[in-house]
Amino acid sequence: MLQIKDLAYRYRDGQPLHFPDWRAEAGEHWWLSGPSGTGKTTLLHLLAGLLSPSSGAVRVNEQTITDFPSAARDRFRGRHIGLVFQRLHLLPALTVAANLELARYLAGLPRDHARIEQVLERLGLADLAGRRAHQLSQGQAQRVAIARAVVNRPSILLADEPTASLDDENARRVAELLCEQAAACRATLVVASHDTRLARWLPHRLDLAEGRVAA
Ligand SMILES: Nc1ncnc2c1ncn2[C@@H]1O[C@H](COP(=O)(O)OP(=O)(O)OP(=O)(O)O)[C@@H](O)[C@H]1O
Repeated sequence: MLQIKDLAYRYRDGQPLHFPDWRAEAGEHWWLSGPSGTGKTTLLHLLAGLLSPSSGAVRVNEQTITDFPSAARDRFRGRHIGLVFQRLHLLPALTVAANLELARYLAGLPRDHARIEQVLERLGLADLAGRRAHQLSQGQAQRVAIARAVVNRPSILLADEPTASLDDENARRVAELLCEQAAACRATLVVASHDTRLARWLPHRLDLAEGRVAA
């Protein structure tokens, strides 16, 4: 589960961003919507513990991660939260498999080749395991980013604009992969996006423009 309460964040020199109280249960698929600048990316970063709020709390699996010291929050994120960033952030000089191994290492988890092979297989990436990330097409890199986000079997899966600039066929593929992978981990999935095509796959909606939750 994922919960926010009285959450606000203020960038230096910016207006404070206030987020509506909200709770999402294990296995639910959420669409985080709202026009540009309403704070979707900021909220994902707060949920992942990459930013500390100015006030309020983020709870994940009944633990208040905003109370954790930063090293503990980093460890918690590695084990429990998968993130697909807008700019993917793969390590370009590492192979596809090494990018996934690194995600396990940073979370303090033991090596597990079988798990990495399984995830690459499921995402149609088995043939690319030894390819360096900078040699991938954009679509392949995006699937690797999803593979890296799920390799540690997260209970929360967050994705930032994963279908922006994709045609209908590729947008469908990415949406289905995210939903399938979230379901396989029984993770709460939260996808931040302007893309109305996603509504089909994401039955719950938190709209930041209106500060409201729609089932
Ligand atoms: N690093 C930063 N420093 C200062 N202000 C920032 C920073 N990042 C974002 N902001 C501001 O915070 C607000 C929310 O930004 P955020 O990127 O979270 O919105 P968003 O809804 O994800 O937008 P988009 O849909 O365009 O990606 C905006 O007004 C933005 O200008």
